Amino acid sequence: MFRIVLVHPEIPPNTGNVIRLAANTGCELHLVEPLGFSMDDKLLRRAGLDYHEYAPVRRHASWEALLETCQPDRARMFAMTTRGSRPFAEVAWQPGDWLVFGCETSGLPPALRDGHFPTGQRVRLPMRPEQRSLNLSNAVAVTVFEAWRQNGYAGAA
Ligand SMILES: C[S@@+](CC[C@H](N)C(=O)[O-])C[C@H]1O[C@@H](n2cnc3c(N)ncnc32)[C@H](O)[C@@H]1O
Repeated sequence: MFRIVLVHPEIPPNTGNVIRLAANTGCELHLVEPLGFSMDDKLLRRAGLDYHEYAPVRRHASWEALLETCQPDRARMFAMTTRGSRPFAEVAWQPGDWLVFGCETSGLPPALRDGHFPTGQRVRLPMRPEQRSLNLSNAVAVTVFEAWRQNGYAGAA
């Protein structure tokens, strides 16, 4: 089981897709406020709310609140960022790892990315040259499936 963290997500269908992905893959989902939508949003419900009961979704008032509440192993937290230098397939992902994603328009706040994650924990998905970024929910899906693949798809039917 992996932990997905979305920091300040803005677009309801992306978060809805991630709720559904979390349910399908057995991940825990953490949302760091402020969110760009209400959890009652129709688009969010359409994309993912049916899966809510199966995917634990925890909300945190801030990044600091998440750290305080969850007391994560900081060595196993990874910032997923287009500015990362470590290729994602080179990380030996472990159950319980924290996969931290930024918001759709601006990514992870630079102070959080650079202040809380050593270089080796800033991870990048490969892209063709000149491309800016992947869609948030696609980036989450690709990362979770690589991590899960490395762990033998534990828990899959
Ligand atoms: C739409 S992107 C954000 C775009 C933003 N302008 C940036 O450059 O970070 C939303 C999130 O998806 C993840 N993401 C997208 N493409 C990525 C990549 N190539 N490598 C790692 N993470 C990526 C990151 O967590 C990013 O914060």
